[in-house]
Amino acid sequence: MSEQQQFDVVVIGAGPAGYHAAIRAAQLGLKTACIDAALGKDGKPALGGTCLRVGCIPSKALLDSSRQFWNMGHLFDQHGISFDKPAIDVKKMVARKDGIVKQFTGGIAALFKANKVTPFYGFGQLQPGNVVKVKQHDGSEVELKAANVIIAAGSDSIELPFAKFGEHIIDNVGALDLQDVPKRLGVIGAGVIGLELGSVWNRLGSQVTILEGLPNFLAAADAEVGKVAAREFKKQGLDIKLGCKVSGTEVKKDGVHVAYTDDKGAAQEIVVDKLLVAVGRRAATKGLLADGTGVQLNERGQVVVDEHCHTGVDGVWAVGDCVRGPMLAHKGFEEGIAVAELIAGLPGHVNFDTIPWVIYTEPEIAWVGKTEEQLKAEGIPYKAGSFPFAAVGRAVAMAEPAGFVKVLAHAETDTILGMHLVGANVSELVHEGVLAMEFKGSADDLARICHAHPSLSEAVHDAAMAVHKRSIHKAN
Ligand SMILES: Cc1cc2nc3c(=O)[nH]c(=O)nc-3n(C[C@H](O)[C@H](O)[C@H](O)COP(=O)(O)OP(=O)(O)OC[C@H]3O[C@@H](n4cnc5c(N)ncnc54)[C@H](O)[C@@H]3O)c2cc1C
Ligand SMILES: NC(=O)c1ccc[n+]([C@@H]2O[C@H](COP(=O)([O-])OP(=O)(O)OC[C@H]3O[C@@H](n4cnc5c(N)ncnc54)[C@H](O)[C@@H]3O)[C@@H](O)[C@H]2O)c1
Repeated sequence: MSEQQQFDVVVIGAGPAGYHAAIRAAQLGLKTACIDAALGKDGKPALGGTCLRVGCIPSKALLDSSRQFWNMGHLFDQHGISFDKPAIDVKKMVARKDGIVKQFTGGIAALFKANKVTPFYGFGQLQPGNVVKVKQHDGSEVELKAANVIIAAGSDSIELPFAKFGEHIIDNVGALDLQDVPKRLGVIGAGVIGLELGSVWNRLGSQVTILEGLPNFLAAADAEVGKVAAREFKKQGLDIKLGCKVSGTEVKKDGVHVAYTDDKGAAQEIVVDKLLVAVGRRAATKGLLADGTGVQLNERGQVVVDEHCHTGVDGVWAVGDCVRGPMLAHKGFEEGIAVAELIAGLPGHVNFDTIPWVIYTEPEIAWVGKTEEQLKAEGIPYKAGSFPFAAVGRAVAMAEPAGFVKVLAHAETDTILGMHLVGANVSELVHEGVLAMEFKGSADDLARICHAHPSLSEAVHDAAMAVHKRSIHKAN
């Protein structure tokens, strides 16, 4: 019989959703524990989940390193800067990324300490009656009982049956840890991971081929944004093949042979040194629930919850990647906080209509709200105003004129329904749209707000003005 400890709240998983839930619950005076099974590269427990260990943060570190390298070869000359041939020390670049990961995963441990969240390191399984059994890394077991359990188990990469992960066929974990630039990199899936990590290695000199199953590029994004992004990626040398059905892989002496049928139905093959499989992620709920908990999983393995992240079982909640909705760290942040506040009797709430999306490629892609295609399909009358960065002084001064901002507003009420951006630093600019939509702002409101000159945000301003055909810096 293992020892039992009592808490007000027990959180399973210390990724973005779980650590936000745990810290907020503790801030609200609830005695809180948080369990995480993950180990870092050094074999020691590492908090922070996919995001901090092998996701958002390490990918952005490598995106930034590779961007600096790419700019040396492709942008500096325009500024009149010359130097001997640029060189990259991949091991040093990856070590810098590892240092950042260590700093941030260690930061969560420090935040737990400061907020009096008790960490448990091991695998947690929910038992009936709001008890969580933890199999700790040293082999010992402990039982935690709580009035409220928050499941925040996150997600894992999907493995294709004909492309088993190994030394040459890798997922995000492997692609963030390559010690040399592969001469040829194949990617299955032109989604967010495929584009971001494909960009990293392309910028460093890999010949990158991306095989995408769907006939449309970036089907979730606004079609115009997808078109501009595809054009820019092509210029950078990313070879994106759409409408491909990959049927098999074989690791041979000369590389990984990837067999696929192209968009015309013809059998094709590519041979690559590494193959990154990035075809989506699935909820990490295997082994999470003992028999008889009453918590339901759907056909995709996600924990079934209502709009308040409640599972329907008294005192059991679930948040983040392991439930419905976009698999984004900030969506998990908001759900974690909302659930902690609901448990404490406060009005916790997440607005799913204003969750921003960002793809950290070059140019960056970002959006919030509905696309033109969605508005048309839903029969919602709208007006669109757009403005190109090529007409924004700051973007041209930075030598980054690609892309545009588009504002979509209701044709009758003028309420902003969506904002779509592709260009430099749009990961920051999209928040003008988020804020305006949260406050139920109109295109006219945005058009009447003073924006600093010269700044990239002027594209947002002019796009809002263009909704009513009164853009100053372009013909309406
Ligand atoms: C390469 C990559 C780049 C990404 N970049 C971005 C980005 O730029 N922006 C963005 O918003 N999102 C990004 N994401 C997605 C983001 O990482 C996830 O949406 C986010 O991490 C989900 O948070 P979570 O807390 O739900 O789950 P996770 O981060 O997956 O954390 C879950 C944690 O729970 C632990 N766990 C699971 N089951 C148990 C158990 N039974 N017992 C104990 N512990 C358990 C796991 O070990 C893990 O540490 C990226 C993902 C990847 C793979
Ligand atoms: N910047 C960010 O916010 C960020 C970055 C990385 C990851 N993420 C999150 O991680 C999740 C997973 O990323 P991802 O890129 O693996 O998934 P994704 O859903 O973004 O993209 C997967 C792509 O693979 C394609 N695909 C699926 N099966 C295929 C097959 N058999 N053959 C060819 N193509 C196939 C899909 O059509 C899709 O385009 C994302 O949905 C996102 O939520 C976010």
